[in-house]
Order: sequence, then C-alpha cells, then structure tokens
Amino acid sequence: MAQTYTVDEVAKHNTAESAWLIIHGKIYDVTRFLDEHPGGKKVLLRAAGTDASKQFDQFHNAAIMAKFGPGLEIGTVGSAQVEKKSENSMLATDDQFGDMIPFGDPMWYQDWYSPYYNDTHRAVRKHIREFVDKEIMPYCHEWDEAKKVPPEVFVKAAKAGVFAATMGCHIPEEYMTYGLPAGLKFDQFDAFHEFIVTDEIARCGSVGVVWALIGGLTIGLPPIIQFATKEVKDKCVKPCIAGEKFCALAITEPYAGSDVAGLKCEAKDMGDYWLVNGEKKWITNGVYADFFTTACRTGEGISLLLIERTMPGVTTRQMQCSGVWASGTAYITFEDVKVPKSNLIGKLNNGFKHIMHNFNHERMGICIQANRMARICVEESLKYAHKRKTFGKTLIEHPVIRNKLAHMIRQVEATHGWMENLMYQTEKMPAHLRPLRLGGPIALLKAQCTVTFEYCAREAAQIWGGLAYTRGGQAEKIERLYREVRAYAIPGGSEEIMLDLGVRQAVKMGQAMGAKL
Ligand code: HEM
Repeated sequence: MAQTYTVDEVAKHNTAESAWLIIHGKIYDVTRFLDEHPGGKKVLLRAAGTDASKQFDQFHNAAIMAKFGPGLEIGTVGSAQVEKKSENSMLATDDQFGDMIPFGDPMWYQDWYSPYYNDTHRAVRKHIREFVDKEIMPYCHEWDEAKKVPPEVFVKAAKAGVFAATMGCHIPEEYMTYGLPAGLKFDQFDAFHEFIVTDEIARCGSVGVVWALIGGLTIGLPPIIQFATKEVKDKCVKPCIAGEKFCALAITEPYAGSDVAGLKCEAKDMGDYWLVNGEKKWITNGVYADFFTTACRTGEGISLLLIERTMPGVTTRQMQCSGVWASGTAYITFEDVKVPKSNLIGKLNNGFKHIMHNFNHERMGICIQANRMARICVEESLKYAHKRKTFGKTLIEHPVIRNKLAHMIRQVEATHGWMENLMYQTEKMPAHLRPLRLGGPIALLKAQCTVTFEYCAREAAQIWGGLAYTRGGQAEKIERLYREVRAYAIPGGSEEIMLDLGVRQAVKMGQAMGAKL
C-alpha cells in the first residue's frame, strides 16, 4: 500500500534539501529533480510543500506524469479524496470510456449508441488504450527526437497483439507467438476490432511512432501472408508478428510515386536467380527493415520480390523528412542484388494486382490514423482553451475560439461517421465486390480524412499559438502533427489522385449498376 502523509507533513518539505509537492492527491519528492526540471528550479521551490496541482496542469501535458511520476512519487495525501465522477451521471446511460473530453474520442466511447460495437470491441479498446497510455504515449517525443523506437517496444506491442490485429487478414496459427488483443480469436475478430486497434495506437499523437509500429508492417507483410510461398512465409511472418523482425513495402522510387506504372527498379532473369538493380525512396521502416517486399520490373510487367537486408548489394540510409522521424524513412539502393527465384511473391508479372489487393486496407488504415490525429487536435485544443487566459478570459470564452473548435469538430465527426459506414461495408460486402465497389469511396474518404486533418492541425496550431511553434512541451503533439500532415496527404495515393479516382469509379460503378449517365 502507498505511504500516506498529511498536508501538514508535506508542508515541512519546502526547501532545496527536501522538496515535496502534492499533485492531484499524490505526493512527489522532487528534491533530486530540482536541477533537472526543464521549467527551472525556482518554480518548483516556490511550490514546494504545497498542493501544486493547478500550476502543474497549467504548464504540462498529462503524459508527463506517466513518464516522470513513478520515479518521483512517494505516497498519497492521507485525506485525499478519489476524484468524483460527474455529478450529472443521471445524464448517462453508463457506457463511458476515456476522459469524456467532448469529441476527444469517438461518440460510442462517450455514452452514445452505436450499432457497430459489442463487448469484444470494448475489451480490445481497453486493452490497447492501457498499452498505449503506459508504454507509448509518454515516450513519443523522446523517440521522435532520437529518430528511433527502442527494439523492446516492438516486442511489447507484439505481446499486446498489435501486429496480429492490423494485417487485415487471418494469420495462420503456426505464425502466432502471442495472441490477438484481449485474448480474442480470429473467428471473433472483425474489421471494427482492427479499426479500434489502429485508432488507439494513433492516439499517441506521433505519426512517426505509429508508422514505426504499424506503418511498414501493415503494408509490407500482407502480400507475403497472402501470396508468398511457404518457404518465404516461414522466414518472415512469425518473427515480424512477434516484433523481432521488420518488413517494409518498397514501391516508391525517385522516378515514380502514386504512378506505379512508371517504376524502373529492374529484376533481370538470370536463370536460377533474379539480378536486381534500382532505387527506392521514402520507404517507411526501410532504415531498419530486415525484409523488403519490393516491386520490380520483370520484363513484361511488375513483380513482387522478397529482398533481404543480408543480401549483398542492399544499402539503406535515413532520409531527412519534415515529420515521421521515428519511423525510419529510407532511401534504398539495390546494386546487383542476387535474389533467389523462390523469393518471388505471388505470380510473375502480377505484382501490381498483389499491391492493389492491399490498397483498400492500407487506405482505411491511413484514414483511421489521420482522423484520430485531427481528433487529437480537437482534444488538445479544447483542453488548452479551458486553462489559457487572454484578455481576462479563458480561450473557450472567446467566440472566435469556439468557432474554430466547432469547425474542427463537425469535420472530424462527419468523417468518422462515413468511415464507420465504409468499414461496415468492408465487413459485410462479398470479397470479390470489395475492390470494385469500395475502391472509389475509400479513395474519397482518404482525401476527406487528410483534408480534415490539415484543417484541424492548422486551427489547433493557431489556438495554441507560440507553444505550437516549439518542439516538446505542452503543445508537443500539435507542433509535431502540424509537420506530419503531408505524410498522410501525399502517400498511399495523393489527395488529388484520390479525388479523381473516387469520381471516376463512382461514374463507372453507377453506369454498371443502371444509372442513366
Ligand atoms: C513532479 C512534478 C513536475 C514534473 C515531473 C515536471 C516536469 C516538467 C517537464 C518535463 C517540463 C518540460 C516541458 C514539458 O515537457 O512539458 C516542465 C516544464 C515546466 N514546468 Fe514542470 N514539472 C513538475 C512540476 C512543476 C510545477 C509544480 C510547476 C510550477 C509551479 C512547474 C512549472 C513548469 C514550467 C513553468 C515549465 C516550462 C513550461 C514551458 O516551457 O512553457 N512544473 N516540467
């Protein structure tokens, strides 16, 4: 049991020799932290011996205590009351999850009815939230600045079921070291479980960290799981799902991005092996990936080959991007790489089809992440607007700020509603119809999500002012997200291409289904 102290006992510890603080009912000994405190020693000393909850909330974001708290906490205040639930609980139907910041979570978290979710979804939500709050959220800034997520974090994520849950396909039992989140089985698992896992991971507020975890694997590994030979699968799937090895999708080149048909990387048939030469650019996780699901030109068409880091002639270097620092974005060169014939993934010259097979899954992942990032902008801004005062009023009391928040909220919620609808279609629609019927709407949804995110990041940065122009600190998430907007608006099909594709497909499908156009 935690040691308890009275307020009078805490009050005695108000010097540089022994400095204690009360923050939200817990007591912290900050004596050895005085010189390390980024906000300065003096502010802590002035507050020493008192309840400094208000000052603490004013200058920090909540994740700080998850990181620093355990090393400094020494007990609780004897008379501390557990923070009470809302007085107005009579308003609720008792299905609340999270901290109830309005629109800070999807509506079904906040006591609104939804047809899409049951108790297994609630269990997965709780499981991943606890994992992110404890293991990810407090460290995002540190990992981003270091441009690296520590290896043990991937194993923790694997144990939490994150990788198995985000492949968009069933993984054979023999490749599963750990289970799915919350002990679920694949026959209980649907598209909404994956939606929740991706959304909750994205809630950490760092696109770089999200992509380090699920950016490469969710696009690089599904073609292997679905189309590769048993030999290739045996090599890659198990260690990747266990967080021990990494797989990247290597398509984009200095010469071709969304325009996949323009790829130049070549695999020459040398009889008993392929000889690969070419360059790949902006490859997520490429800096540390062990396996590359690589699109190569093979005579008549494009094929997917598994290229392994250990093969002579493979070189990767970290690219200096505006954002996504932790995700190991790489420039890759393949120089006379000899790739065994057995490393062909799927059929020869069918690579484009195999890549397309995962497009809807990849884009839905981007949609979920981008809209959560937009939601974080709402949540963080709403919280900040309640504590920051200008001209004698809190920001939330200024109509111009409420107007900004309203425009952010309406876009995030409308986008989320459309996303749930399309997710339901991916769940219910027969598999053979999905690429035809859903490609267009998902492309439009992707543009909707990224435009919404860009809008919200801009407005949040205005609300946060100078703090959002500074790396780290209270507006850490907003500053970073503002830099990371383009990471969603460009890859996976740029906004312009998505919008055009969406309309072209809608017209084609409409005509095929009887519309008189
Ligand atoms: C256990 C208690 C505390 C911890 C672990 C802590 C930790 C930190 C950290 C990590 C920062 C860097 C900025 C950030 O990441 O947000 C910071 C900044 C700061 N802290 Fe604290 N702090 C504590 C208590 C306090 C208290 C009680 C006060 C005021 C009375 C205070 C005032 C400040 C100020 C003014 C800044 C600079 C904010 C800025 O740059 O805008 N801190 N603190």
